[in-house]
Order: sequence, then C-alpha cells, then structure tokens
Amino acid sequence: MVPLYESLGIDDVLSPGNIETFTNLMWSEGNPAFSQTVQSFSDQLSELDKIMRTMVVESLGLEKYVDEHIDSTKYLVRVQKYDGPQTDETKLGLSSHTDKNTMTILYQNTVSGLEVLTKDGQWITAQPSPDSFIVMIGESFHAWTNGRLYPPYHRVMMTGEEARYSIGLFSVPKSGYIIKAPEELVDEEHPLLFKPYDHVQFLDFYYTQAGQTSKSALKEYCGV
Ligand SMILES: O=C(O)CCC(=O)C(=O)O
Ligand SMILES: [Fe+2]
Repeated sequence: MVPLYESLGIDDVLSPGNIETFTNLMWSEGNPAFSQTVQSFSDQLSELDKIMRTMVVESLGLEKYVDEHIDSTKYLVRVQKYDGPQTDETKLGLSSHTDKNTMTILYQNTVSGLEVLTKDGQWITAQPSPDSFIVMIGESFHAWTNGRLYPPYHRVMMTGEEARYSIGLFSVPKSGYIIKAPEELVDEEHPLLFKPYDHVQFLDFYYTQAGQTSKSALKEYCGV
C-alpha cells in the first residue's frame, strides 16, 4: 500500500538491553555510536513526554492521577524512511491515520511531507525545523481525557528526489493497564465516550479486517 515507506522499531526502548539487542541485530559487529544516540534520544524525549503529560493532566485539575498516568506507559522508538518518488507528482508516503498510543513526539530531516488534518477538514503541511519537535495526541490519551484532547488524522505525502527520514518516540499504554477516564472528567455535559479498555487487546481488534475497515476502530471496540 505504501511502497515509499520503510520503518524499524525498538519496543520498550528504555528496558535495559533492548537497544543493544536491536543494534546487534542490525550490525553483528555492534555499533556503540548508534546505541548511544538512540539511548540519549529516548532518555531525553521520554522526559519531555512525561513533562508534557504531567502538564496536561495537571491543567485538567487531576494532579492526583499524574503518577498513575506516567506509570501506565512504556516507550517505542521508530525510525522511518520515505523514499522520494522521483517525480514531481505527489505520492502517498504513509496513509492517513490517527495514532492509537498515548502521545507521539516526532523529529525529522529537512525534507517535508507530514500533513495534519485540521478539525475543519484542511490538510496542512507541518514545517520541519531542526530545533523543534512535533507532538501529537494519540487515541489512548483522547479516551483517558474523555475527549478533552484531540487525536488528529495525519499522513505523509512525498514529492521529488530526496528521502525523508523521521524518528518518533511513542508513549504506549502497557498491557494490562485499563484505560479509564477519571470520574472528574465525566458529567452530563461530557458523557463517557469509551468503556474502560486494555490498549493491547484493542490493538488485536484494530488489526483484524473489521478493525482496519472501521471508520473509528476505538468507537467500534469500546464506544459507549
Ligand atoms: O514520519 C512521520 O513524520 C509520521 C509517522 C507517523 O505518523 C507514525 O509513525 O505514526
Ligand atoms: Fe502517526
């Protein structure tokens, strides 16, 4: 479906040994510089993720849930390459989707291509900058905040010769953690949107035929 796209991920990247195992799989002679870069990126970006999630949870007046929320996730790092299509025509690099995890932090080289759909239906191009990250809310955080945070559709569109490289740090709910909106966020004006659910069990549904063809897999899985 997306021939320009290739990616490799390291699951549970902060768990001791996982970066090393991945590196040794890619380079049998090892690659300490790569391991150190991924370790440093993951350490610093996971701190940024925690700072931002803490700020969001506090801003909703839910200080008492900060620790639970921070502890509810692990981290995935994914490196992504999108080949230039070698034509002036714009080609799909990655299909439109919402992220299913908690929060995503993206960094990329100077080749643009990431587009985000605004609430009023416009695709806007995210302008890459070497000094900034792009932060996106995933559906797990949308569900936990009972809809207060918005998980935008986004995609990658490619033109020209040059390849686009991006790296993402994804906070991902741990298996066994039940995503449940705090009662403080549920009232008459904000009825419960999703029944409590386990992210890993939801993904099992998401990757079925029904999940892949559904307009909103999460709604279909556990929408109220
Ligand atoms: O490469 C990018 O900037 C976007 C990647 C993305 O949307 C994803 O991995 O979920
Ligand atoms: Fe995404």
